[in-house]
Amino acid sequence: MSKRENYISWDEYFMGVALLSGKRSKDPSTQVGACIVNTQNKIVGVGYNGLPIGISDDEFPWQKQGSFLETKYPYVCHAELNAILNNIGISLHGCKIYTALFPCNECTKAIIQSGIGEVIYLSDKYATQDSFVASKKMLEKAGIAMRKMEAQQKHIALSFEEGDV
Ligand SMILES: Nc1ccn([C@H]2C[C@H](O)[C@@H](COP(=O)(O)O)O2)c(=O)n1
Ligand SMILES: [Zn+2]
Repeated sequence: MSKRENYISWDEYFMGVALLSGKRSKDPSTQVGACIVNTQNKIVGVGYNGLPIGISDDEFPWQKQGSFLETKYPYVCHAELNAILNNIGISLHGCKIYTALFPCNECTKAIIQSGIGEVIYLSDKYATQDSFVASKKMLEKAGIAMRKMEAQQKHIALSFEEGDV
């Protein structure tokens, strides 16, 4: 029997882990996941957008509109920052971060400070917002590579049916 040919690429694997991680998010509008990978293609951190530890998902707002303090925005910890903070306790120097959504300016500062060398994203849907324009400016100046992921396989299905393994 010869080798299976339609296995997923490293990019698809790591972005897949980021997307699966985003499935844990309680944000009703936008679920973001991130996955950090070292130079040996080992996963060293994952995260998704959610409230900080100890803050109840049910007691804080998830809305987008209204006065700032009544929206989710001041409280949610972004996927990329969570992935950095959840790392396995190593230097992230030279690592890559896979994120479903292009990083905001706050996460970008953390990405730069942690030594991550490349940002791979799927969506850049907020590209015209100031925060994301600022991110690109900083990433460019800091010499951090950015690329939009082009997946060969647009959909990957997972089954938890034991008979499917
Ligand atoms: N790169 C990003 C961008 C956004 N997020 C989080 C922050 C919010 O929970 C949500 C965006 O909400 P929306 O304004 O689309 O309703 O996604 C992130 O984790 N990483
Ligand atoms: Zn962010």
